[in-house]
Amino acid sequence: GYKWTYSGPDGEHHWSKHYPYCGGAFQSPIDIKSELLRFDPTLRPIEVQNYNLSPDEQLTLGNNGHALQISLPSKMHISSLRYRYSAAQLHFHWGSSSRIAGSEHMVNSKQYAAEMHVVHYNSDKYPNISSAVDKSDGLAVLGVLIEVGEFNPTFEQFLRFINGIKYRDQKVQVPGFNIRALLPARLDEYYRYDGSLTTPPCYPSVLWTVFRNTMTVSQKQFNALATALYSSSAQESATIPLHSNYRKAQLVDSRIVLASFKE
Ligand SMILES: NS(=O)(=O)c1cc(-c2ccccc2)cc(-c2ccccc2)c1
Ligand SMILES: [Zn+2]
Repeated sequence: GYKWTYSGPDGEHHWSKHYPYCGGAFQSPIDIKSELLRFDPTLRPIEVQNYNLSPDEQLTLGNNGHALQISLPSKMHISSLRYRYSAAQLHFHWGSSSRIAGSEHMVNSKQYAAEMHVVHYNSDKYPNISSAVDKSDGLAVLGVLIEVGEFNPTFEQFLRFINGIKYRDQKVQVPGFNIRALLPARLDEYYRYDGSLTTPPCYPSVLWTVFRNTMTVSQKQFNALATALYSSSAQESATIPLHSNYRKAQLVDSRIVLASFKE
C-alpha cells in the first residue's frame, strides 16, 4: 500500500487521503474516560489457549518499518468470545527515549510508555486473516498498557534479539516462550469497545479488549525498544529512527465503552 508515517506529510492527518476508513467512524485508539464507562456484568474473564509456547518452536521477530512484531502460531487462540479468535501476531507501539509516553489507548487522558497488541482473527468464520481483516467481526485485539518499572524477564525473551532487526523488513527466528506471561495476571478486568485497526487501512473490524492492569518493563528495556530500530531499510543511506509509532486518540462519538469491573 501507499507509504504512511506517524509524522510529517504522510502522517496520521493525511492517512484518509489513501485509506478512507481512517477518516471514518469506529476508529481506534480512544481515551478511555471513567465517565464513558458502563459496567457490564456479562463480560467474562478472557481465556486464552496454547499461549505457553515451547522453546522448540521458532517465532519470527520482525521490523515491518512501523513496529516490532512477532508472528504467532494459530493454535494460540481466545476461547471466551462468541467466536474462536486465533492469534496472528503481536506488536508494540512506543514513545521515544526523550518522550516516554507512547501508548495508543489512554485511560483518563493518561498516556502510558508503550502498548502491546496481540492480534487475533475470527477463525470460526474466516479461513485466514486476510479475509477477516475488513469484516466487522473479523478481528479481536488484546491491548496491554506498558509502564516503566520492574525488569520484565519475559520481554527479554525477544528483546535480546532486537539488534538483528534494526532495519525495515529484517527478520530473525527466536525460540518460543510463554506469551501468557506478557499479559497481566488478571484477565477478568478489562475495557471493551468496537473499534478499528490503529494503522492504515484503519478497517473498523476490531473487537478491542484493553486490560485494566499494566505490564512493566525496566527503563533499560524501554530504551532498547525506543532506540534500537529504524523505519528505513539497511540499503537506504538515510537512517530514520523508528519511535513514537502511536496514533492519537480518536473520537468516541456515540460508542459505549464497557468495563468488566466496577471502578
Ligand atoms: N495496531 S493494530 O493492532 O490495529 C494493527 C493490526 C495489524 C494486523 C495484523 C495482522 C492482521 C490484521 C491486522 C497490523 C498493524 C500494523 C502495525 C504496524 C505496521 C503495519 C501494520 C496494526
Ligand atoms: Zn497495534
